[in-house]
Formats: sequence, C-alpha cells, structure tokens
Amino acid sequence: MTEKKQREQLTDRLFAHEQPHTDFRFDASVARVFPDMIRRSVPGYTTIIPMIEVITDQYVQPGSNCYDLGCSLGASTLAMRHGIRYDDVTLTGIDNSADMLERCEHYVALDDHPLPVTLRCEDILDSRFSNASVTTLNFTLQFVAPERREELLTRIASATRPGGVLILSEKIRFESALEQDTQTRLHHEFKRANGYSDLEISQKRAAIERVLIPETLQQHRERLIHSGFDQVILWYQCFNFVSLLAIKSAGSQA
Ligand SMILES: C[S@@+](CC[C@H](N)C(=O)[O-])C[C@H]1O[C@@H](n2cnc3c(N)ncnc32)[C@H](O)[C@@H]1O
Ligand SMILES: O=C(O)C(=O)C[C@]1(C(=O)O)C=C[C@@H](O)C=C1
Repeated sequence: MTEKKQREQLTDRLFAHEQPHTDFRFDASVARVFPDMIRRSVPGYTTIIPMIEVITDQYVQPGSNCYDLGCSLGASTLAMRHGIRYDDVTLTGIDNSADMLERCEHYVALDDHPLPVTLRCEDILDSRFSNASVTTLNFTLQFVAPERREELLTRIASATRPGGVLILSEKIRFESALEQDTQTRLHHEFKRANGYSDLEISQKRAAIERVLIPETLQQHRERLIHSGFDQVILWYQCFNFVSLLAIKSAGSQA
C-alpha cells in the first residue's frame, strides 16, 4: 500500500457520508482511526497526554499499583509508563473493547520501555483496585452510566494510598445555557478547523448523544470529594473539555 493510501486509512471519515443513526461504539472501525479522531475532536488532548506523564512522575509511589481505566490504544497508559521511575510499580491498562485492546497491545510493544504493562479486557465497573498511587480516567467516566459513576470513584478512592491521585479528564456541560451554547460552538469550530464537515460534526453529535453523558464541573468536584478524595484541582480546561486532579491527602486512611 502507498503511504498516501495508508494515511487515508487512518484518517477519521466515519461520519463523512449521510448514514442511518446508530449509537457510537468503540468497535474495529473506530479503533482503526482513533488516534486521528481523538486528536481532531478533543481540544487539549495533545497537551493532556504529555501532562499525564508529568503528573504521574510527581505522584507515583514505590511499591504501588497504577491503573489506566478505559485505556483505548494506550496513549495515556504510555504517558504514565514514562512517568514511572520505580521498577517495583505495576501498570495496568483496562478497556472493555477487544478491538481497542488488540491495537493497544501493538502500541505497547512498539514503545521501548522496561516497565511491563498488563492489559485487561474487562468492564471497569467489575475491576478490582488496590494499593494505587496514580489512576487515570482520561475521557472514560463520561461513557459510564451516570448512576454507576459514584460507586466506581468510591472504589478507586478507597484503593488509593495517602498522597495518591486520580487524573480525571472529561467533556463537561454548563449550567448556564448561554455558556453551554458558546462552548459548544467553540468546540465545533475547533472540529471544523481540524477538517471535519458540518455533516460529520452533526452525525457524530447525534451518535454520541445517548452514550457520552457530560456533567458539570461542580457535579464532578462534589462527587470526587463525596467518594473519598480530599482535594480537587482543575489543572486544564479548553472549551468544554477539562482535566481534574483528585488528591487523597497524605494524612488520610488508605
Ligand atoms: C475516549 S476513550 C479513552 C481514551 C484514552 N484514555 C486515551 O487517553 O487515549 C474511552 C475508552 O473507554 C472505554 N470504556 C468505556 N466504558 C468502559 C467500561 N465500562 N469499562 C472499560 N472500558 C470502558 C472505551 O472502550 C474506550 O476505549
Ligand atoms: O464530543 C465529541 O464530539 C467527541 O468526539 C468527543 C469524544 C471523546 O471525548 O471521547 C467522543 C468519542 C471519541 O472517543 C472521541 C472523542
């Protein structure tokens, strides 16, 4: 295959032609174009990934476990891997899409680093966590049913050591209708600037509507505290996409 053909195959054109509505799924066709899709769809994604390495480096503890939940193709997993400077730390990536994990294995193998990465195909609602120092949910919680989110965060918080963290990145919504409209318009302009057509933007919007349920910043903050984290810091925002750092203070019970 020519390089041009190869590039075209990896470009997200999944919503380029008019098609009947189906809910968005992380299937083989999405897995194939995912790096291109997420880079062109999520403002700040290309900043957040390298910062996950910086944050991991700051909070990882020797002899602990690190988790990347909803790891997709492993971009956030590999960022964590490069931030881990102890050889007695475990790093586990979990995703319930076999199509995503199959490609993730390939990217992990290509990444030249001595720390082993364990990949597990399972629903994070069924996963067990223990002795955690850094856990990442990079644009994953938004796909979990809202009524199951608190129980998941509570299990993560109670498995987190004192001084450990959760990095939580999410698409958010706004209480104010005016801000919601402005931020949504700016997000769509970002997509347009990245080459998506109006048809692609509107068909993708309809496909994710019932699958990706955004909440407000305040809902996230309050639930993280209620789940057992002691401090929540907004460390990144671009339009309606944010990343939070939830910290278990050094004095709290693990
Ligand atoms: C937007 S992607 C995450 C991107 C990735 N963390 C990164 O930084 O590139 C969301 C991922 O979460 C996974 N996912 C959604 N719900 C899940 C669940 N309940 N259990 C496991 N994985 C889930 C999806 O299969 C998908 O791969
Ligand atoms: O909100 C959108 O338009 C998106 O495309 C966002 C988003 C995400 O935030 O995960 C949704 C699905 C794909 O995984 C890539 C990006």
